[in-house]
Amino acid sequence: MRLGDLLARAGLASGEADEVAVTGFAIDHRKVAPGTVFGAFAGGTFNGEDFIPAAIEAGAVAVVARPEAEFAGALHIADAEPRRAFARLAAGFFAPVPETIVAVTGTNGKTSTVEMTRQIWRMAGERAASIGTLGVTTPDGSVSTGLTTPDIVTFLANMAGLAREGVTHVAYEASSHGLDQYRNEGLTVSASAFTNFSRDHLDYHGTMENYFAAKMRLFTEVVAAGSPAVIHDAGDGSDWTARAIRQAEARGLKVLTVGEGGNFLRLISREPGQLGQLLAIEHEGEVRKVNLPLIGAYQAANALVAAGLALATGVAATTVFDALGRLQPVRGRLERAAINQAGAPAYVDYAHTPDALEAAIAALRPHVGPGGRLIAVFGAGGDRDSGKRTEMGAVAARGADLVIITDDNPRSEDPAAIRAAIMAGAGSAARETGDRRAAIAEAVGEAGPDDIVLIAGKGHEQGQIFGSGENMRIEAFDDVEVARECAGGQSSGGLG
Ligand SMILES: CC(=O)N[C@H]1[C@@H](OP(=O)(O)OP(=O)(O)OC[C@H]2O[C@@H](n3ccc(=O)[nH]c3=O)[C@H](O)[C@@H]2O)O[C@H](CO)[C@@H](O)[C@@H]1O[C@H](C)C(=O)N[C@@H](C)C(=O)N[C@H](CCC(=O)O)C(=O)O
Ligand SMILES: Nc1ncnc2c1ncn2[C@@H]1O[C@H](COP(=O)(O)OP(=O)(O)OP(=O)(O)O)[C@@H](O)[C@H]1O
Ligand SMILES: N[C@H](CCC[C@H](N)C(=O)O)C(=O)O
Ligand SMILES: [Mg+2]
Repeated sequence: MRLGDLLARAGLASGEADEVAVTGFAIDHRKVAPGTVFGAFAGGTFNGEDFIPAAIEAGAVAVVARPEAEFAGALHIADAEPRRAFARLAAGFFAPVPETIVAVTGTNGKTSTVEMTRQIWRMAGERAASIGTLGVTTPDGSVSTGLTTPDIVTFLANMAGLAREGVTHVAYEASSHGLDQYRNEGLTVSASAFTNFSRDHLDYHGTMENYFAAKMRLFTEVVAAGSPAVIHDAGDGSDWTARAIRQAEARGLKVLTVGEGGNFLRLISREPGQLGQLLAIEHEGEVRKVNLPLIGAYQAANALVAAGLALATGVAATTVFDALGRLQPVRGRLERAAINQAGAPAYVDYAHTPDALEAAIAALRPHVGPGGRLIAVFGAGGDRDSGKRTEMGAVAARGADLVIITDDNPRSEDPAAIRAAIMAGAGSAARETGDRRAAIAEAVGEAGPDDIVLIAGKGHEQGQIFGSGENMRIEAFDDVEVARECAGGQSSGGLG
């Protein structure tokens, strides 16, 4: 492919680049081959500009870098925001891509929503895929990528690969890190969604304002002009929701609100049942009843956002509402992992923020038997937003009857210090058992017939991470498997 054509397509100045042949794109100098365009970005650990000479040595024909960067031997594609310029340029190379691509952002519920959107499309007969924390899920299976939003080259290559496999519809998860680092854009995003906004990732963004601004890039820059934006409105007067709506409107997007406060899909009522919930939803003046086979207000919220995206991308209303009644559980999200000898169920959930923990506890509360207890086991990740720990402790102490604080990916931090921060919020009634297996054994072991156990924080994760950098080690650990072992090897045998 000619560099001049790629530059013209991306709206970047071309000049002497016209005839240069491009064979690929890389942001890591170790992946540069002859004919590659190298993206040199300043990161949290390294400055990519330091690797420009090595990239040119390896055959880079052009380098996207800040105007200040100085080097010789390859074309300098200068841009004050090199990550964005690189994304636009690379997007021309990785083509074609699936024709319907939608993106989901928000603090909690992204993974669930992209997965549900994929399921609805599939039930509507489309070849659909999702990309996010659970990896890339296609009609043929699932492959893990490690990060929620992979780097831009992987992201675009995945999209082109999916198109080659015949996938026409993709829902992807746009994390705030990904948005801030221009890790997933450049291609046409024909609809988007915003689930909710609450505290997380302040280690990276510093302030809630910066964190929100990163999320809003989805609406203000990433999506196609005039495209539909599905926004969850819980009807609680949230200022963040109102601001998201204003930002989407200011860009000229077609705002579709869903939820208790929604006007596109209005949740009129929600009646929790044993294994699911009955929803009454108003759409275009008509009230539809849906038996959603998933528990918890938060799963209903995500299902509505997914339904909004499916409708916004042309699926017929009858098909969408029918599909909601047949949604499969999302891995590690209120997954019923086991039932102990006394008959108490243990649920595994990925709640790792104060708001999510509150939502997971609220989801299970109606299922606690009379006089029974909700027993919550959780920790908080090391090298991540430390301020959320005390808040998580407080939320659990308020909502659960027994709180057991344990470890969750301590990474480079002292696990005891992380637990102490959670304990500070949870109060003296909470217990502390560092070893996660022992903590789960304790909870599952003492749960009585009317109790419910919530094991939060790791969801689908398959390992416990200790240390960082060269000293990082991952020990195999699966909350679902451990809960089953502690319950005496019995699986739940039912819906989650
Ligand atoms: C804080 C963060 O998001 N870091 C990510 C980011 O790193 P960075 O840009 O700071 O990169 P860096 O390591 O400082 O290097 C700078 C540049 O030099 C290049 N380099 C570096 C070394 C070298 O030898 N040669 C070389 O060319 C790098 O490719 C990079 O372009 O870009 C890298 C490449 O895309 C990511 O691997 C890395 O994720 C790290 C591992 C990470 O843990 N990220 C987490 C926090 C994250 O992104 N999480 C969110 C989930 C959020 C959620 O779901 O709630 C996610 O989207 O996954
Ligand atoms: N709509 C929601 N409102 C509140 N909490 C939610 C909502 N959806 C999910 N959660 C909580 O957040 C957890 C993670 O859900 P999910 O994986 O779908 O979110 P995510 O946004 O992809 O998270 P991450 O940022 O880690 O990728 C769930 O297990 C649940 O506890
Ligand atoms: N994507 C989230 C996952 C957190 C899950 C929790 N188990 C942890 O390790 O903190 C993050 O990187 O903050
Ligand atoms: Mg996710």
